[in-house]
Amino acid sequence: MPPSWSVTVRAPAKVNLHLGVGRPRPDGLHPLATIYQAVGLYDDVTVTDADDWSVELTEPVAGVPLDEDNIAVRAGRALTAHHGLDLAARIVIDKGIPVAGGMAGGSADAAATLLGLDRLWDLQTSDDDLLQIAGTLGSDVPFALVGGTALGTGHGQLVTPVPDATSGWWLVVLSDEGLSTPAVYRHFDVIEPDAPIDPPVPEPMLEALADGDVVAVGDLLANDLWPAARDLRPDLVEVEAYLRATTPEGVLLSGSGPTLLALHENVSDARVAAELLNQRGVRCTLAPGPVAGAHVVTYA
Ligand SMILES: C[C@](O)(CO)[C@H](O)COP(=O)(O)OP(=O)(O)OC[C@H]1O[C@@H](n2ccc(N)nc2=O)[C@H](O)[C@@H]1O
Ligand SMILES: Nc1ncnc2c1ncn2[C@@H]1O[C@H](COP(=O)(O)OP(=O)(O)OP(=O)(O)O)[C@@H](O)[C@H]1O
Repeated sequence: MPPSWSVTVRAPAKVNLHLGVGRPRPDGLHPLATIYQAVGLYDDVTVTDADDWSVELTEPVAGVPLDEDNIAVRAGRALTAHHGLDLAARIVIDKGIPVAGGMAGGSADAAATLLGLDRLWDLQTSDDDLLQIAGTLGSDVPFALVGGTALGTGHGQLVTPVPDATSGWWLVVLSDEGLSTPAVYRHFDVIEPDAPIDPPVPEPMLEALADGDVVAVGDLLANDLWPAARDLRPDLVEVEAYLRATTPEGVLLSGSGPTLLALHENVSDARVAAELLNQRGVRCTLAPGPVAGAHVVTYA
């Protein structure tokens, strides 16, 4: 293989259609019963064989580390350690997923790096091993490999695909400032001291997804971290109220926030709502869901 070969993998953002959070376990992580859906905002990650690990962005993005702290480098090191190999790569990330927005952008980069390096070096890592390595990197990373719609249990790392016959449009309202996931979970513990030990699996949401009923999905959207995120970011309340007034099928905080989403059944309604928001100076974009998980787009 010539050293200039590279592989580009595209990995999606996620939303949690349902995020049920329990009280913290002895290891500090929270048990979850969540339904992930991959949505059409993407990071593209290109990996090339190199003498040392490095990471670059195609355009500067505030808040993304460009050293060993980048989760993509951690993913590469975890994969080579798994195989007992002394290899390294140059990793170039084209970020389309908001940073620290609760849409698992870093997790997408980790998943893309695992898949890209596996293909670049023809490591033939089994799916089970890739998912296991992904789970050691972060709770949301296994889902970024799987994509579509999936039930997440454990601390979010155990993913089981579920039938989803919906095809909806998310109006994604971007925030200029991120929110720290650990800080939101810490505040959740303060305001929800009686959270369950095992949060229940949301059966009605699973039925609505299987039925392809976007209106019912919109009614059932739920996120236990929402009150904690609202406390930490009171400015979200006004945007949330405005989104509700545009009469979408439902409104949701993405994961630990601060990205807010409105679900529309029709793309034309979503476009009208996006244009109205843009006129008010609020940054937003549209994303379809569900979409595929991490996948190779280029061998060059
Ligand atoms: C909010 C969600 O995005 C919902 O899917 C995830 O739970 C967060 O997933 P993530 O960003 O991949 O999180 P990780 O990198 O695994 O953990 C970051 C930090 O979030 C908190 N954390 C995360 C997941 C979890 N089930 N319980 C937690 O308390 C912990 O403080 C942890 O140290
Ligand atoms: N490749 C990466 N892209 C973005 N952030 C990264 C990356 N690697 C490390 N980080 C660090 O991780 C933090 C969280 O980034 P990320 O964009 O994944 O947040 P998030 O979308 O809120 O995550 P989640 O939804 O999984 O909780 C960033 O503030 C940054 O310090």
